Amino acid sequence: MASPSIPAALRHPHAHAAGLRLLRSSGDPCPPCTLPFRLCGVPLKKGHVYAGAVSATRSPGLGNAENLRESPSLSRSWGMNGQIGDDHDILIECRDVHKSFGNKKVLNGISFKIRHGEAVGIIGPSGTGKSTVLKVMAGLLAPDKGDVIICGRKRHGLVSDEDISGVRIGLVFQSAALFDSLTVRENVGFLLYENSSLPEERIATLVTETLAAVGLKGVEDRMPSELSGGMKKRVALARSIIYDDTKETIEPEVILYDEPTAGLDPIASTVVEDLIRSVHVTGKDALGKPGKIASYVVVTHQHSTIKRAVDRLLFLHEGKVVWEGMTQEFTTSTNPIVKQFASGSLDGPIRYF
Ligand SMILES: Nc1ncnc2c1ncn2[C@@H]1O[C@H](COP(=O)(O)OP(=O)(O)OP(=O)(O)O)[C@@H](O)[C@H]1O
Repeated sequence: MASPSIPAALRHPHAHAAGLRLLRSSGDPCPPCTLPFRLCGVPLKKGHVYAGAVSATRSPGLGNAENLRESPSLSRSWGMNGQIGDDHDILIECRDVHKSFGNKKVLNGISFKIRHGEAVGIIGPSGTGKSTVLKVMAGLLAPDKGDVIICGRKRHGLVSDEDISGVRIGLVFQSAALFDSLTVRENVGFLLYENSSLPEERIATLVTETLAAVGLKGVEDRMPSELSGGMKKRVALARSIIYDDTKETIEPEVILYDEPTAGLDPIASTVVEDLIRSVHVTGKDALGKPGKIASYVVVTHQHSTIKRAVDRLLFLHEGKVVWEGMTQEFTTSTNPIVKQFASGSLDGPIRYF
């Protein structure tokens, strides 16, 4: 397999400062925020969560304990359907999280837990804070107030090199957020090219295998502009699930998908929904291997995605979780907000104007 060509002369200055090999132009999206590098001003560090990839974190208890401290009140909690849940299986918890942009209050005391093995959907009216909550969970935005607790430890501020959480968190952006000036191979292998010592031939093999796992073959040398919207989403998915298979400790991984089926036709949506299921630990990928994603969270407006890709739902309204339940309970809920949303009625407590 030919190794990818990475023209060193075209390195982006920010990327160079961050030790990155692949970014080529100031128009490339900054991994943490997806703005072009020249606009964002966010210093990028290795291990930072980036579009469709994961934060490189280490096992609990290793490294700098300043960033993450034990949450003393985490001992037992109420789990799904009112059962008492052991807190040892909580991977991510948002506790009374608030976030404003200027005067606009977006998250208004949001609380929920994501447990090991869960497939959770976040739904709710437009502008209610769904994407914001994903970014807070991923550590790309810091809450103004409240706690984000990762594997029992509070995260302070943004995710960074020093973060130690014991869980890897990947965020697949709505727009797929591929680097336009990189090939598919370079996009999918981005994290490994930058953060692993794997030889390029091995990375190329992993890229090919991972692309096959999401149902794509022979596209490694294409540029993102040569792909359809559905293919871009699958490339972004591949980028989020590729990993260094020589690492001894594989932490549980949580993938956060922001509207993965938005803009896709019904059949392409089904393909992506099934892929999301298939990379979960309980499923099998397109190569028949067991999935390796411990849990995932999907923000979506699509009924098919709600029904096909997730088991439990959190309903956000005005920056709070106003209802949660299993997917099959959604259409029969008597909650007036949920009823209005499920039926698409203009009458009810949700007002757009
Ligand atoms: N970086 C930001 N700066 C300023 N305002 C922001 C920023 N990010 C989000 N907002 C605002 O916060 C509100 C919530 O945005 P968010 O994208 O989280 O909503 P959403 O529920 O995902 O919406 P949709 O379903 O339409 O995608 C919106 O009014 C949005 O304009």
